[in-house]
Amino acid sequence: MHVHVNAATSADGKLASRERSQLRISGPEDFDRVDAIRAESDAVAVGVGTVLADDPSLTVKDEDRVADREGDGRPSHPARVVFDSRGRTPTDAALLDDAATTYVLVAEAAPEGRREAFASAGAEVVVAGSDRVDPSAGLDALADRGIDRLLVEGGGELIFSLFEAGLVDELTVYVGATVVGGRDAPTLADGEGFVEGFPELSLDGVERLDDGVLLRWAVDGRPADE
Ligand SMILES: NC(=O)C1=CN([C@@H]2O[C@H](COP(=O)(O)OP(=O)(O)OC[C@H]3O[C@@H](n4cnc5c(N)ncnc54)[C@H](O)[C@@H]3O)[C@@H](O)[C@H]2O)C=CC1
Ligand SMILES: Nc1nc(O)c(N)c(N[C@@H]2O[C@H](COP(=O)(O)O)[C@@H](O)[C@H]2O)n1
Repeated sequence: MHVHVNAATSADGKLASRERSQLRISGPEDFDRVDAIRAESDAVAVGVGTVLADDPSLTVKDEDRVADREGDGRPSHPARVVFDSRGRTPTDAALLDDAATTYVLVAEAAPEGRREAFASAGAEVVVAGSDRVDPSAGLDALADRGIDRLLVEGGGELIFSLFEAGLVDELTVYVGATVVGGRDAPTLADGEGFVEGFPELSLDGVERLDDGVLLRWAVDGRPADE
């Protein structure tokens, strides 16, 4: 599986303000670029923190791209994936609608009632890990379901955890022309943070988009994309 992490940060590396409500850092050119990556992906993943903050739909917005997918015999939209150890996704969350398949990755610790609620809402519940969703087991389960290209949009807890598990192949970061600040504001990679064994990146491209800059990185030591 090819794992592509994409997110937008402020010039000081924040994904959102300390209030964690959705912040539009990208401009129209960058949102269109992300829409194109979604259209090429088999699934789009977020952590439950992002679901609670943003209530995203994670669908492809451009109708021509949707039509192209359908013409290729693919589902209209990529599948949605939520990393949700304890089953905190609200059952009226936008990504539980019937626009696309949704996988809710939970840990064994997730209450049975929550798992049943997701199944009733039409999602497929996948148990991966005991106390917290185990990223490797979760991605293996997605690969078993035919997911070869996974786009991860955030947030910072999930992104760190995927880097920590050595699962990220490609990183694109749009750095927008704003400063957010705040020690409690989420950053691109939160979690415990590294003190050694820092992932090393190779710069693949730099591009001006809107009033910001897009940085493309390959993650060293990962197999070449097939
Ligand atoms: N600017 C951007 O491009 C984006 C910004 N955001 C922002 O990020 C913020 C949310 O980020 P976070 O609070 O970091 O939440 P997050 O979206 O990374 O979710 C973290 C939660 O996911 C669950 N989880 C399950 N398995 C996990 C695992 N293996 N590793 C990590 N988490 C796991 C845990 O309950 C954890 O609390 C929001 O403010 C949102 O608006 C989110 C996506 C993109
Ligand atoms: N690329 C990008 N730039 C920003 O400025 C953003 N705020 C985000 N947020 C991500 O997009 C999701 C919303 O998706 P829908 O429009 O609901 O399909 C949001 O949850 C973040 O993952 N991304």
